[in-house]
Amino acid sequence: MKLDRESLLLYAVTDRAWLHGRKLAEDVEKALLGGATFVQLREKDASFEEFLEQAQEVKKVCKKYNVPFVINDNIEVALAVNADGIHVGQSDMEAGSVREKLGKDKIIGVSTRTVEEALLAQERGADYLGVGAMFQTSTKLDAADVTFEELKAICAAVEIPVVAIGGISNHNVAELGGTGIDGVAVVSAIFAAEDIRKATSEMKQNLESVVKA
Ligand SMILES: Cc1ncc(COP(=O)(O)OP(=O)(O)O)c(N)n1
Ligand SMILES: Cc1ncsc1CCOP(=O)(O)O
Repeated sequence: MKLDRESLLLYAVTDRAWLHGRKLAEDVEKALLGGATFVQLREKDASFEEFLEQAQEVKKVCKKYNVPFVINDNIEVALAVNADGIHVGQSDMEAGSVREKLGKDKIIGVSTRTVEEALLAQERGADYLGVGAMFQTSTKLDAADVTFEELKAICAAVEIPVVAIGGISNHNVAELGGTGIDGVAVVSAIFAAEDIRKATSEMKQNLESVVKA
């Protein structure tokens, strides 16, 4: 699947911490009904079998809504379920090696926090960049802040699309206007919400004035 820049507008990153007994695929479907345009399955503590099972279920629902589905970090799981791609961080495998393993048609996203990292990831074949944390987050405890100036500089330096991540909510998303981002990636603003569909659709509306503003 070739990456379409617009599909990064509202990027939902999963977190099973908020399920309260529901199935992840159910909550992902609510986000998709609310207008999420891209989904990443992020599992930090799952066994391979558990990760695989979640991936199969979430992939099915993403396919139903024709939304790209990528796996956080785990190439074996991405290959096993034939996901649309993978998202890797700076401490994971670099984009060039990921490309060799996944082939030219898969989407590769890379986390970057500086212009230097961003240019290198682009050169090595990344299809998009995730930049953050832009605001304080309790979802990723080891996340370090990125300034708005650095985000702007990254957007101006690369040709590939950029999504901002980290602590983004319906209350602060407007602050990202004018930075040059193509979209936002969110975990808790969607998956911790009482009404996931409503929170997603509000975020989608708020994004209209933010992206490329
Ligand atoms: C879209 C997007 N951007 C950044 C990240 C963070 O990735 P990483 O730095 O590898 O950290 P973990 O998610 O693995 O904790 C992301 N997942 N998605
Ligand atoms: C995965 C990740 N990478 C940088 S911050 C972050 C967590 C984003 O979660 P939230 O949207 O709940 O702040």
